[in-house]
Amino acid sequence: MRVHVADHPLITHKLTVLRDARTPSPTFRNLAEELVTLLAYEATRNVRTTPITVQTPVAETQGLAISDPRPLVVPILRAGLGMLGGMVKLVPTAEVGFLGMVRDEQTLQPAIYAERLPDDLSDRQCFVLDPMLATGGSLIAAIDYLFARGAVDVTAICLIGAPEGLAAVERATEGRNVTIVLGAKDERLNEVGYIVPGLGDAGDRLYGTV
Ligand SMILES: O=P(O)(O)OC[C@H]1O[C@H](OP(=O)(O)OP(=O)(O)O)[C@H](O)[C@@H]1O
Ligand SMILES: O=c1cc[nH]c(=O)[nH]1
Ligand SMILES: [Mg+2]
Repeated sequence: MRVHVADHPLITHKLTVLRDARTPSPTFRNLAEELVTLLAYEATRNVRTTPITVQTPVAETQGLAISDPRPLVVPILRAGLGMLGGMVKLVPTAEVGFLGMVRDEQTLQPAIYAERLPDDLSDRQCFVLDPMLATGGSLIAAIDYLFARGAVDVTAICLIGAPEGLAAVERATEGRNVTIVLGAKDERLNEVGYIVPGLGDAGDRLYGTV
């Protein structure tokens, strides 16, 4: 598993405002989208491309086009939906599929409650969007689901990750082509499975349901 933790002052600045408990939902939503666009730049570093030739007004030149099958972007509902706009801004031709997941706040076990994905993901590059990687249970279940459908390569973009969750994803995905791109790697999980310092419940903060 490859892990990339962003190291850029603009990303840290935006994350700092996102973490601030006083930041209201509309600002939180804008920042989440902006952060994804910045992280997507790194996450798509290995997106598959095909050489093409184009004619400029001056000369013929070589360039690249994103290959078929197109990348599949999979936001994990609910909170991952807040990242979709920022991702498709950077990769507007991507296909989008959805996975609805919720973690039981007592047992911390994830459950899938909705799914709208292509049946066959053979040979697809998938980009999973979820702001929080806490115990890693939700991301492991999402990755398992995509590989079971034939995906060959999964990159997850998360705004904040906990070391415990990263280690769990690494153990569970050994031998698979998995990359995680994080805005920040935080200190730890607390006794109820929240990331410390984190930003609280991302879904509640995005959608004002606190
Ligand atoms: O790494 P884990 O311990 O599995 O926790 C992370 C999950 O928890 C949050 O979703 P939540 O279950 O709160 O659903 P929501 O997006 O609807 O709020 C978050 O968006 C992740 O999907
Ligand atoms: O800190 C956390 C952990 C799980 N889910 C969240 O939204 N935040
Ligand atoms: Mg939530």
